[in-house]
Amino acid sequence: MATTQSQMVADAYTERTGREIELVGVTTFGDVTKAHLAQLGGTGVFVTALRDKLLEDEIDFAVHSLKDLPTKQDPRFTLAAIPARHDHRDALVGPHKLADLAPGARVGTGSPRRVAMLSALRPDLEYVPIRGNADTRIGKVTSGELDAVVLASAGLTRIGRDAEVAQIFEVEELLPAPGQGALAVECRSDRPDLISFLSVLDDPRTRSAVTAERAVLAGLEAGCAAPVGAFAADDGHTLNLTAVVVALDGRDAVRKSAAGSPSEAANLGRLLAAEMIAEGADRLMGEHSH
Ligand SMILES: NCc1[nH]cc(CCC(=O)O)c1CC(=O)O
Repeated sequence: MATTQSQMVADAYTERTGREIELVGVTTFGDVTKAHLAQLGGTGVFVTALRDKLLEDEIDFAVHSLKDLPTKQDPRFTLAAIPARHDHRDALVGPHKLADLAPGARVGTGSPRRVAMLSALRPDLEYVPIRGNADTRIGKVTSGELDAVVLASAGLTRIGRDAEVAQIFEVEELLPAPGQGALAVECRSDRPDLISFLSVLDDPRTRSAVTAERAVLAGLEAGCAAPVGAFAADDGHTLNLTAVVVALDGRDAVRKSAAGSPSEAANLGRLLAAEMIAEGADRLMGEHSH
């Protein structure tokens, strides 16, 4: 997935600038650890190794999945481009749709957000924590160990496994993780030449949308392991944002929407987070908040 998405950015860059790019593969802690990401929290397990390579000057820029990027800013790095987002939604992989799974069916996902929201839809299913790359996860369905797994639709498309998708969840059913489906092109802040070159890849509407989504996460002081969903869309005039915090058992939730100017994306997200906290979002996040 990482190679494909980096190649996509490299191709777009070459097409726009005529400059060739050499891909450098970097294995991150998130790729190799067997620990559950929910326990590791928002420590940037997919990000740190790439940032180290930037600091060592071994690479000029890095391509991340935006949703893996911690919301805490590091002044040494600049998000030089956020390309146009791919599908933001979550997908169910397996032979049946969620409504058609038998009671007690085993659904694999390591994400507290997905467990919480799926539990609201189907409290009678068993949610099984899993890890490993997408192919490994889908393999557990093929082998019969699980009845279905939930993965980001964008990632499935990147690895060419769309055909096994039974259902794509609309945001009304399952609100995606902040930044899901978007990529982040990051370089060192002391490279203004590169920042300016990379800016051709930036999609302003995606940038304002994910800025608002990430501001919700930051405002809630929540990490990627918190049961928080957020999705925003910028139509060029108005930014519409919806966010939710769900109790892990799916029985309680604080869900709110707001609209504002795309130029005020960060404020919109922060304000929505403050309203959600006032309505008890903190209490729902419990021990998963950080
Ligand atoms: N946490 C791992 C991760 N980071 C980004 C994606 C998918 C691609 C994306 O959201 O851009 C995934 C896998 C998944 O959630 O299915």
